[in-house]
Amino acid sequence: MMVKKTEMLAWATRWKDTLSQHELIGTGTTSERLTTALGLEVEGLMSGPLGGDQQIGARIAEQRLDVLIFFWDPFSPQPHDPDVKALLRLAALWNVPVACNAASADFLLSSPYLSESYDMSIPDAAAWAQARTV
Ligand SMILES: O=C(CO)COP(=O)(O)O
Repeated sequence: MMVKKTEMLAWATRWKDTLSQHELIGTGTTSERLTTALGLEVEGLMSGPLGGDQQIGARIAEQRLDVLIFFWDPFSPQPHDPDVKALLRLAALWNVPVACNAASADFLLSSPYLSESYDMSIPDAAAWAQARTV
């Protein structure tokens, strides 16, 4: 876990200027470290194992999150692995771009779509709910 945090902080340091132009939210420890180390303003949610991943998933379902940067560790199982899986499922469902490591995060943050409008296709939740009620 700590290795990933170190990688994430190193990555965020390189992208600090770009990140500072966006509204940032993060799980407990991550957001705190970003604020302490880089002075970035980050809305802090609960720590991941305490429900933070689920809170971020809820933001996705509410269509209040545009990009997910999530450096998860392929070597360490987490007590909240089901929450991580649920978060990644919601990101896939809602067509949210996800970066899982520094290289993919580099690609995402250097995309012209970060500052241009992008017509994102998302599931028609109302039609889906309607189909289940008839
Ligand atoms: O557990 C996390 C992601 O699954 C992150 O939580 P913290 O930012 O509190 O370490």
